[in-house]
Amino acid sequence: MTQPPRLEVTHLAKSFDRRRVVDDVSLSVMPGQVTCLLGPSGCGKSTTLRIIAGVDRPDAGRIAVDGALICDSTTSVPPEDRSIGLMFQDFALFPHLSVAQNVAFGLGRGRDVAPRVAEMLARVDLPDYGNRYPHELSGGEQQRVALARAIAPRPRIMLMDEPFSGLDDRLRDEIRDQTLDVLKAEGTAVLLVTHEPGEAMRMADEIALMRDGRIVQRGAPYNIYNTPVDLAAAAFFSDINVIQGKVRGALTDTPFGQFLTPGLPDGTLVDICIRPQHLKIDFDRAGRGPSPTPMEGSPARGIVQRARFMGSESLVEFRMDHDGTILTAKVPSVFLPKPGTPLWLMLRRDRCFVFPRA
Ligand SMILES: Nc1ncnc2c1ncn2[C@@H]1O[C@H](COP(=O)(O)OP(=O)(O)OP(=O)(O)O)[C@@H](O)[C@H]1O
Repeated sequence: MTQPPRLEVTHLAKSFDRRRVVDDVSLSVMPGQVTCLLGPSGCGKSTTLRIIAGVDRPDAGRIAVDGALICDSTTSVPPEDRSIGLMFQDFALFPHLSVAQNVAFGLGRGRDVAPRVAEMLARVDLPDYGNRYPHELSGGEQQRVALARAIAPRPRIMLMDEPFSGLDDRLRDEIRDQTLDVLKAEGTAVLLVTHEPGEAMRMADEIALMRDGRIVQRGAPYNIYNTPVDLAAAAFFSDINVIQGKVRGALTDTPFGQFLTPGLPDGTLVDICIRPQHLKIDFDRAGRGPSPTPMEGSPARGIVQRARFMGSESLVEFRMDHDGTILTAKVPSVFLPKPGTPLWLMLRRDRCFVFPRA
């Protein structure tokens, strides 16, 4: 028999003041897997998490843990009996309790408490910190103690709401990686809420992209990045260039050549989208560009408006001759042509997304 998901949420809905903030949300997380609920501020991520934690009741939907129902229209297992750990941005350790007492907080009493506390502190690389107090710790250390405290009772599921946003950039990456290692080693299923695509790409086995209360796409980070469902999904992960065209006979004409657009009726407006790193730049040869290729179509000319060095790459902005629109190319290393320089752009066709205009 196949194993049921550790966490399974189906058709969850919740309204506040008759406004749907969670709208038919379904998702599942397997043991040891991290799913990131990713979306802009206000799209309903935290409300979804609160319903799963049992703090809020849904208007509709069903939640099961390891196949056992914990919440539907008639059932609601109390939060403390759901085997769910929580970690939020304001992870507030108890200031009057030592580190060891903080970690022991959810463990009750018994002979196995002290060894479990020691095991957890070792796991977060703070083996000798048991007798210290929270005010004696750095932000990163406090976060690691909070992680140890949250997973000490062996929750089957961990819900995390922007848990790293209070940390500075460098520390954040380190703590993220360590947190992942610990959660994977414990086999905990993790649902992590974030509005940062980079965090989701770094941490998730699966991303559930949320917008206006709905999950608009679910998949592995690679798939979500490379096969977005629409322009907004593509643009959530990076700047995006949009080239407009119109369908004629299953083809869309653009200054970069024709694109196949089967199934779309004549006259449909189409957005051809491409990330800045997938534009190719070539030199002007006395007013002519490079020859067209099957992989990159035809070149189109633009005039450099601005070029900026970003550290590991350069960003170059072009005003295109054909319609005056601005396209941005990202080039590895240093490439800083002067404003006013004519250059030719080509599109890596395998990296273009084609969407009918919404
Ligand atoms: N208790 C409440 N009463 C009324 N409206 C609420 C309540 N809780 C949340 N909302 C509204 O529901 C919407 C979704 O809020 P939620 O906190 O779930 O979004 P979010 O995606 O987590 O955003 P953020 O990242 O900013 O926290 C928001 O418009 C918010 O104002």
